[in-house]
Amino acid sequence: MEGVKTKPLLHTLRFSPLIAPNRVFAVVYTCAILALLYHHAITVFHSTTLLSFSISITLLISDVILGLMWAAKQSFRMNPAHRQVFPENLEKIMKENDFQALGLDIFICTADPYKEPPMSVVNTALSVMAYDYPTEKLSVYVSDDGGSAMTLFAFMEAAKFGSHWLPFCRRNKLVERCPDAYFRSNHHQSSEAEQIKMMYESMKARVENIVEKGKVGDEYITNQQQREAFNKWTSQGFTRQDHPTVIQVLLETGRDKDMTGESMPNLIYVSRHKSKTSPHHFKAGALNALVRVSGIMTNAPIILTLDCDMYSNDPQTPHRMLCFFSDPKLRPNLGYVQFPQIFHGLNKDDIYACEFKRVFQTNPTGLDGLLGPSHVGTGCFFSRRVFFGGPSSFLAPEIPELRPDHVVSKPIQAQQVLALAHQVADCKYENQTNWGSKLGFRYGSLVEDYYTGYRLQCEGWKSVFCHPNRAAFLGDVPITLNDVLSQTKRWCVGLLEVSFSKYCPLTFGSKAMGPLMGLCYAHYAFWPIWSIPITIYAFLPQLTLLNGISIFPKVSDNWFFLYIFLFIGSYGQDCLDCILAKGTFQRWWSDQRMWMVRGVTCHMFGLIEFVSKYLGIATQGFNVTSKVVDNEQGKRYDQGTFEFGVESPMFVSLAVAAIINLIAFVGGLIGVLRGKNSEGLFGQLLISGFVVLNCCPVYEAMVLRTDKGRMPTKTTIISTFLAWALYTAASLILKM
Ligand SMILES: O=c1ccn([C@@H]2O[C@H](COP(=O)(O)OP(=O)(O)O[C@H]3O[C@H](CO)[C@@H](O)[C@H](O)[C@H]3O)[C@@H](O)[C@H]2O)c(=O)[nH]1
Ligand SMILES: [Mn+2]
Repeated sequence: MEGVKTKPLLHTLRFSPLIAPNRVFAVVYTCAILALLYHHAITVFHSTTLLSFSISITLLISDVILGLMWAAKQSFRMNPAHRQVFPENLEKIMKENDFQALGLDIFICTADPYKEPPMSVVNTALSVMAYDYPTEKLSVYVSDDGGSAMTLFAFMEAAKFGSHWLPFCRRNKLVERCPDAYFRSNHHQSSEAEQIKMMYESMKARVENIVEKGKVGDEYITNQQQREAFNKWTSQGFTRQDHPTVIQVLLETGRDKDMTGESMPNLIYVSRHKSKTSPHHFKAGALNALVRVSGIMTNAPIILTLDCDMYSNDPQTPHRMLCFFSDPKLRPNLGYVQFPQIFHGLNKDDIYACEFKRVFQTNPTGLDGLLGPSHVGTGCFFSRRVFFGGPSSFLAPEIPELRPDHVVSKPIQAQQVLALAHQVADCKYENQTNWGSKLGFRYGSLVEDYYTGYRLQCEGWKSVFCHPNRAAFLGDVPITLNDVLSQTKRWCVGLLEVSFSKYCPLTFGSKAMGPLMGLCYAHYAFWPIWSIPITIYAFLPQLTLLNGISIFPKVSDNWFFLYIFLFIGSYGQDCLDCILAKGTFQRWWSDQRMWMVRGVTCHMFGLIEFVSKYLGIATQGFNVTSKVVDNEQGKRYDQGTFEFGVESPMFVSLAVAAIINLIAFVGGLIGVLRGKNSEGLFGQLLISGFVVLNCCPVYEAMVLRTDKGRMPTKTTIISTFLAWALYTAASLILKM
């Protein structure tokens, strides 16, 4: 092949060496599950009393669910693949094809200035405005669903600070371009850095000051333009749920220059029109408004979506994304490039298992070997074209200006452009259009990210997972147990909305994408039903143990070993996966603990809330996760102490399970020591002991702790009473 110039490599795909062992293990383990189900079926068949029949059937149901969930999970393990990118080769190709022409529109969503401090949103925006990317091609759109003048004020400040920050980053070739992260991690600074830091601190002080006061005081308004902008808030009964569109161009590329005379990127604040009488569809609605507003103003072919807390940790990220989008072989069907969600500030053992390594880092490699990863809401580069029908079935929007191939010829502040942008941000604009059903982000689920990615893949769009060594983005995690559980509960409701719609992944998904992809998506969609077996295993073996009823095979029985194999096989594989993904044993332990905790709390409550929503009894909104760190809570979190503190029904169910298990374990142990049917009850004793071990932080929070994060006394009393009632009721039934 001498003489033939080979094109420089942009990306590679390597299949994992684990594929073969994974498949072999899957076969062996499947046989074991089938054997167990056979054993259950026999027991059900041979049961002589109503009681033993009910117990056997309950165990059968829970093991069928566990088995199905396990099976669905295996589809992630069938074909995992890892990608590598070579952005350094991009330069060579860029000259040839002029990829400079590729504009990038970045969307940052925020929804509440008190739960999402404006300074943190500003940091996220500055980190991406400072991307190593031609500034004239870069536009940052901030969607403010909180409709807050304070957020707008923060961005006016950010626009000014940015004109110092961007050249500073470039000149010093910084990797850390989120100001807050930079100032936190760099201690030896030049005088230039000191100066910039002072500017940053003074901006921060002003912004935090107005947030504390709750409004933008007159003393902060410096010119007529600003006054006009803030007048919108004071004039017509402006509230968060009811207000006209506010679009404020804070920086315009070409017109606004930084301190060195280079152009600044576009920076545009958007708070879409809201009215109490029109549904706004939460984040999906906000993103669709941005897709349209940005379409009118800049219409870049690539869109990056970010949550307000996910700042950029690597200025080279757009280059990595371009390695895929500039590949002519991939491009026509490539819908999006998903980066993992990675978090900063996790405590050492990640006690709430918020890292979700499996969901954000391991499973996507499994999907990448199939048709591509699911969408996780943030850190995702979309081709704008995906919002307008499948790769080979273009669906035109209602006005030509919104077409993805429309060329914007007017400046973004032109009267006509602004007027149209306001029009498409109107809360009634979507009436009688395809937005939310066939165009843009899809409505109908509280996990709009998962649902939208799923529907796009069903339409035929492919996706790729890009997981560089240095995290591309870093985000916040909730630091109190209540926040963690509420967040998961919202996800559960959203996932069930997909499971029980006509787009159920098992049927619709499998048909559109094949059985493996369908199963992967179904594994998520049915996530909350894990609560059924977990709740059964949290109570049934324990309550029967307390009443001396044996429900598992005797230790000397061969079937007992099947149980041991199933337990060790599943837990062992899970632990191994975690360690192979550069995790630690302690983090895996937290993860399996939270799996149980979620099972008896948010998964169960999510299931209940979904049913009540389905029946029309209640509706659930998008409860935004707090990103504020209270000092004391932060300290306890860093020490790895569980934060209860508030009263929540979810804590009650958790505490009841903890109490029942403790009593069962102690009672059972005494019984066994006295030699009462020890062989037959050993399995139950093991389970209670395992749960008790996991529940240590709960007991501690109920009795030993005195700090503000302890279990509220009222919750402890109610739970103790409920545990007693449950025990009494169970004893009555079991002894009948
Ligand atoms: O009405 C709303 C509600 C939320 N948001 C924004 O949505 C983002 C995610 O909200 P958050 O409270 O942080 O939710 P999480 O559960 O932490 O987010 C995960 O789950 C969401 C789906 O439930 C996805 O949208 C996110 O991308 C994903 O990170 C934030 O930037 C919010 O500002 C809005 O713009 N409008
Ligand atoms: Mn979040």
